[in-house]
Amino acid sequence: MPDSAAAPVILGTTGPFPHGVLAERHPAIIRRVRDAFPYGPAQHRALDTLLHDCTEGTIGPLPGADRWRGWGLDRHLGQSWFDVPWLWSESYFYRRLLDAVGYFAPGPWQGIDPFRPFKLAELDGKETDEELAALDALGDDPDRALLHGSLWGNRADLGFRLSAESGEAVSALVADDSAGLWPLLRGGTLCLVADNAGRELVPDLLLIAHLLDSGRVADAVLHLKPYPSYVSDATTADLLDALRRLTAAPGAAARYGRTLWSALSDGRLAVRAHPFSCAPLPYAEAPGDLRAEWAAADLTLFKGDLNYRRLVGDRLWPPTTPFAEVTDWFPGPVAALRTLKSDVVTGLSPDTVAALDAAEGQRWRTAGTHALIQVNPSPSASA
Ligand SMILES: O=P(O)(O)OC[C@H]1O[C@](O)(CO)[C@@H](O)[C@@H]1O
Repeated sequence: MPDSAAAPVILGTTGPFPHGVLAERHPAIIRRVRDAFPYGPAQHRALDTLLHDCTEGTIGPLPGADRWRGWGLDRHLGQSWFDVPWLWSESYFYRRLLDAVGYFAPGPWQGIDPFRPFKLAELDGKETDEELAALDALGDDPDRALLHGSLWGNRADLGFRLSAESGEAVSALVADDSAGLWPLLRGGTLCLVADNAGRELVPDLLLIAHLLDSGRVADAVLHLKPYPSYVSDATTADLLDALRRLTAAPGAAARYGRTLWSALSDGRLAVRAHPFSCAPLPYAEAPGDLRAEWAAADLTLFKGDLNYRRLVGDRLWPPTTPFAEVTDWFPGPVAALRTLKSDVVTGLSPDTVAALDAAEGQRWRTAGTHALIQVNPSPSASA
């Protein structure tokens, strides 16, 4: 394993990016959620409290969320949100937001996703129509087209857009191990750990449908979140919305939709919503049942920035730290498809890092304009 002492865990105070997410993006998300529903006075008061706590307050209890006590809550109680691991603080913010709007409490707002209006607006948008229409002319390399569709779908991150930081030109991949990915898909099981709903989940589903149809995989397991988080993270309700969108579309999109529908019905596509998927912790701390699921797959594919942070550890790794080293703990072949939206990155060549730094300073790490495909076909823990 690499020397993690040389790579400090990212805190809210580590640099301008994590600090800005806690100090500016989270308050902006509270404002947007508040405006999106006719919440009652109790919810407005709870959102006021959250707004204060997340910028100036300390970490407080989460009544009824016993799992969080084992996930670090007992240790962090009373600390500033900025002084604990950034991954922990961000995840805690989304859990607190759900509490504030009554998502978990018995009553009329129970189970109402506060991010649903944003997710649906995106799913129903004309960009989605255009992306689905493009399926009718995929060209002579559908493997590559659908892999890249899934990769760049990760740009569609409502957390980013709600705080209006997107809109940059897209440039090339900073790492591309895709040649090592296809040999792992030899008719076995794919585990896909999804990230965002809407315009990311749709191309993820298209990729799964294509892999099932072409026989590259016999079956697939799709990991979703058990409750809404990080604004656009995909839940089972979002999967159903995406499937409805596909099956109602014209042309090839509907065919992919039918493949997915029947694969769900006959068990070739299974869906999971494991509690640890919303944990504020790196995946190296995952419980045994989740590890066993990954170990049983021929390839586990992690989508998106947050999953990348949790896979490699949310640390300021030197960017040339080999991806194979930081994923050596993983119990099976593993890959990451991600656009870069936070400071964490590994597996880059020294030349790539030097060129990016010279051209952009540190912005390439967080702007969502660069992407990577990384593969570790044989971590030691998979032996
Ligand atoms: O949707 P993605 O690709 O996981 O990106 C979400 C990213 O946005 C943030 O919430 C803010 O940058 C990160 O914490 C997270 O890694």
